[in-house]
Amino acid sequence: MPTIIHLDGRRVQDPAEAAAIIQSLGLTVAGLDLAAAAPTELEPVLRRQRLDNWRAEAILADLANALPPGYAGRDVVALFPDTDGLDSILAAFHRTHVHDDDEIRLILAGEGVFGFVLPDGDQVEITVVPGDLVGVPAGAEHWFRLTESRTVVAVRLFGTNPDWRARYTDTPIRFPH
Ligand SMILES: CSCCC(=O)/C(O)=C/O
Repeated sequence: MPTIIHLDGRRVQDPAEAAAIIQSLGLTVAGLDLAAAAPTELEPVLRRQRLDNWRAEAILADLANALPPGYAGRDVVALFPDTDGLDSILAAFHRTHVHDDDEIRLILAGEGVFGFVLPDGDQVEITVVPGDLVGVPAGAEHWFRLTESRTVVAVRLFGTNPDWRARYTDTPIRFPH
């Protein structure tokens, strides 16, 4: 179960509370055994902190049996401290937005934080680490940010769109960061 943090910094410890939050957001949260499904192509990406297109394809092929079927688009996003344009990429993620598609994220390396606006207007942040698979339903208002390591490698599946598309809602993010 990924770590869920409330606006006041309280970490959700009670599995029933975590399950209620996840259910209210319509999220799918699962843990994948990356050691079993591990992409053989990931190590050079981490070492060189760079992802080539052909290697992204190899990673996706490696994981083919572990990924849910029925998604039209997919990619591998790899962000490292030296990634070209990292700050503008992160600025696009760190604004409240929705997607018109159901989308899946599988974290392969590094870590990140998804923030969500709950139906009652409250907000939570959920830290995701390697092996975490998160399904974000169409219309769920959220944002994404990196942690101090500024590193994440993740597979993204898009329901009907070929690539990442966001509609910004710009609800103010109330977390102090
Ligand atoms: C870890 S995936 C990168 C962020 C992303 O794809 C997304 O949809 C943010 O809202």
